Amino acid sequence: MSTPLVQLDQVRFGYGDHDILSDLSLTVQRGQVVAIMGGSGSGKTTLLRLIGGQLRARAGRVLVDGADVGGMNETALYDMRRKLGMLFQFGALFTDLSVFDNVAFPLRERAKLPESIIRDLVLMKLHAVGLRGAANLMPFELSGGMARRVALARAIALDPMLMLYDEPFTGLDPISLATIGQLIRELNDALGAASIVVTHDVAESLSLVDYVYFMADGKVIAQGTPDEVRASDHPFVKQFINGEPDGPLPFHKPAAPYAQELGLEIVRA
Ligand SMILES: Nc1ncnc2c1ncn2[C@@H]1O[C@H](COP(=O)(O)OP(=O)(O)OP(=O)(O)O)[C@@H](O)[C@H]1O
Repeated sequence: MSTPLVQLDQVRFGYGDHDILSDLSLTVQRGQVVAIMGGSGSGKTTLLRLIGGQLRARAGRVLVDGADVGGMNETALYDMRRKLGMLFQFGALFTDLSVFDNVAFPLRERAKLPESIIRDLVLMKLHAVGLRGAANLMPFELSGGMARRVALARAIALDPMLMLYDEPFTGLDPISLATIGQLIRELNDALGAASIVVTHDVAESLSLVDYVYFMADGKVIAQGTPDEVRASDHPFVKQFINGEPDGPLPFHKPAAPYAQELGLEIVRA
């Protein structure tokens, strides 16, 4: 098999004294769309920031296209990020720029191209997300789903080899959600890229991805294709798939005994 596009090898990372990731290993091949699932605070966004080089691993290796992100200098990081596209839940559009200028922004900033070519590229990207007709609108004139699609067109402006999505479905109505899901798959395949999707949306992601990693306790605790995940007996995976509020992932964050915190005296008979 060819070199994976992304490989994490026994990665350890924490903020301050506390390790969030202790022994995280995973692989993403070219052409794949991979979902990352895990409880709140399990380190999914942190994982994306390690891949994007905003954070550096304390131990282990983060390889993108065979190069160690942790060892890159500023120039190498800049070049690597040029090949990444990111779509974050709160990755807002520039409110004072039109839809067209939002999508043109990375092209103008990172690629020295004549305006006529920028125009063709912007219209092509907007066409790909079905919004060529919205080129002249301002962000406040868009619905939430349309705004997410424009942000997606902006993220693919430079034809990335790797797309990183952080909760791309959050806050969308069911139709917009399905549209974004379909676009994630189609754009990945059209670009010949790979995509990593951090999501809580089990139903949508199982219908579109090739592989799923479940994270807990700082590492990957389960993984598989959507069919393997659906058939899994793993208690954590079952809790996720069935949307059960309590299970291996506890409903309650560990806390002092409730009665003690309320200042109640326990009187035993
Ligand atoms: N800049 C930071 N400084 C200190 N702690 C942080 C920082 N960013 C995140 N954390 C902590 O690291 C842990 C992992 O955060 P992260 O955002 O990666 O989790 P997540 O799995 O993406 O969570 P969610 O699904 O809730 O978005 C959390 O406990 C969070 O409070």
